[in-house]
Amino acid sequence: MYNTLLSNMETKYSVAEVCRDNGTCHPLDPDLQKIMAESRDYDELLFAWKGWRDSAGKVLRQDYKRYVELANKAATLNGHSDNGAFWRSLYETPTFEEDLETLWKELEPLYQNVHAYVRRALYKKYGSKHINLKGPIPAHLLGNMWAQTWSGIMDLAMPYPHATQVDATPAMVAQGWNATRMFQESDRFFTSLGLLPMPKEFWEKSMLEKPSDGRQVVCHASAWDFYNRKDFRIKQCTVVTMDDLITVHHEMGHVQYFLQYKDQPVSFRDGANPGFHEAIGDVLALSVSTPKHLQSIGLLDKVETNHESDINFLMSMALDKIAFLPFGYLMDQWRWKVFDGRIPSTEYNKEWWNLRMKYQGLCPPVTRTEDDFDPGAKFHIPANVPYVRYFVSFIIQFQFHKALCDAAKHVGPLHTCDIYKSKEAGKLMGDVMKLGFSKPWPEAMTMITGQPKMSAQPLMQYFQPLIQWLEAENNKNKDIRGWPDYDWKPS
Ligand SMILES: C=C(C[SeH])C(=O)N1CCC[C@H]1C(=O)O
Ligand SMILES: [Zn+2]
Repeated sequence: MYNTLLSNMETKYSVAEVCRDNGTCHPLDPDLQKIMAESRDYDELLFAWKGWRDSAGKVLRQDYKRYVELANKAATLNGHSDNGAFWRSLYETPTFEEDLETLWKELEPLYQNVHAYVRRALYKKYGSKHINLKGPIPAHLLGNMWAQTWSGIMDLAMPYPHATQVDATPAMVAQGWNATRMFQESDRFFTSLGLLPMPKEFWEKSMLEKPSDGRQVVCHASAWDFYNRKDFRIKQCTVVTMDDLITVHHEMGHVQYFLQYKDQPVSFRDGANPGFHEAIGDVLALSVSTPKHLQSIGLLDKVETNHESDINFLMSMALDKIAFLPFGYLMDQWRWKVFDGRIPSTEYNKEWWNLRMKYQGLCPPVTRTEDDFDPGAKFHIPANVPYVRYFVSFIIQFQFHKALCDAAKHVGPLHTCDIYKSKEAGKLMGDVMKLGFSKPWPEAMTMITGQPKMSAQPLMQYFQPLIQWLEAENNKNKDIRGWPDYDWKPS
C-alpha cells in the first residue's frame, strides 16, 4: 500500500507535462526548466509556472494526504512521535532544530540583501506593474521553477557587465561538450585529489542522458548504491550547461562517498549525516566554479583578477548558494508541521505560501487556493525525499571548503581557492568518507574542521566582499531589506 502510493506519486510527477493551445506538450525536463531559466516574458513564465502546478501539484493532494497518514503510522510503530521526528532523529542531535534556527538567523540579513538587490534588478526589467520594491517578489521570475536558485537570471543581476563573465555554458556548447564529457571532467577532478575513479560498471550502466526512445524516466538526478560493492550508478537527464556541470559534480560526490565506505558493514554505508552526503560533490564544485579553474579547462577565455570580476563571480555564486538557504530551510518546516499535525490538510497550500513569504519573500503570481497543492510540484515531496539535508549541506560545504583550502595551502581570499590536484585535501576528504555512518557526525566534522559544530562563519567569510558590496549598493539605491508590503499582489 505504502510503496504503491509512493511509486504512484513519483510516477504522476515524472509524467506530468504542460500543453499549449496548439497541442504542443512540454515535460519539466528539459522544456519547462529551459523556459524558466531563459524566458524573460512575464506571461510565458506564468504559463510554465502555473501549468506545471496544475499538472504535477494539484493531482497529488489526495495521495499525499494518505501518504502522511501511512508514514506517521510507520514512524509511531518505530517509536517516533511522527515521521518528521523520525527524519530529524537521523542527525542524532538533541538541539538540531534550535541549531538550524540559529544558523538561519545568522544568514537572514545576507539573504535579505541579495533579495533586495535582485528585486531592484527585476524592477528594472519588469517595471512597477509587476514588482513592488517594498513587497515580495512574484515566484515565477527568479529563473527557476521553484525559485530555489536564481543563477538563471544572472544576466539581469550582473553587477559589472563589462568585467569577467562567469557562465561557461556558451563555451561548453561551442566546444561540443556532451554528458559523458561532463562526467569524465568531474571524474578527473576527483582522481586529481587522489580519490577513487568511477568503476567500469558505472560507465556501462549509468543513465547520463534522457532516453530518446520514448521511455518515461524519473529525470530528477539521483545516485544509486546497489550495496554489492560493485554496482554504483547515476541517473541524470543531463543538459549541456554550467548549471548541470555543477549537478554532475553533486551526483559524483554521492558515488565517491559510496566507493569510499563500500567496505563498511552495510548499516554503516551511509553519510555521517544526510547533509554530509549532499555536501561532498558541492565542495569540489566550489573549486570547479572558480573563473581560474574554468579557464584552466578551456571554458572561460578572458579572466581578470580585479574587484569587479570578483563581485561578478561572487554574485553568481550567491544567486545559487544564498538564494537557496530559505528554500532549503522551509521545505521540511512545512513537512514537519504536516507530519505533527500543526498543518492540517485543509491548510496545506495556505501554510506553504505563508512559509514561502516568511522565509523567501516570494508571492504567487496568481491566486492560490486549497484546490491547488503547490508543494507537490517539487520532486522531493511526491518522492518522499527529506530536504533539510540540503540546508545543512549548503552551510557545511563552506566549512569543508575552508578546511580543504587550508590543507591545500591556499593563499588569498577563500572564494578564489581551487583545490584541484591537492592530495592533502583529497586525503582529508577520503578519510572522512571512509567512516561512512560509523562515527557520530560531530566527530567527522572535527576530523575535517578541527571543531564539532555546524557554523555559518566560513560561508560568511567566502562571501565577505559581496556582503560589503551589497550593503553599499542597496543603500545607494535606498532599497529596504525585507518585504513589509507582504499583502501586495502582482497585477
Ligand atoms: C541534485 C539533487 C539530487 Se540529491 C537534488 O535534489 N538537489 C541538489 C540541490 C538541491 C536539490 C534539488 O534539486 O532541489
Ligand atoms: Zn544529492
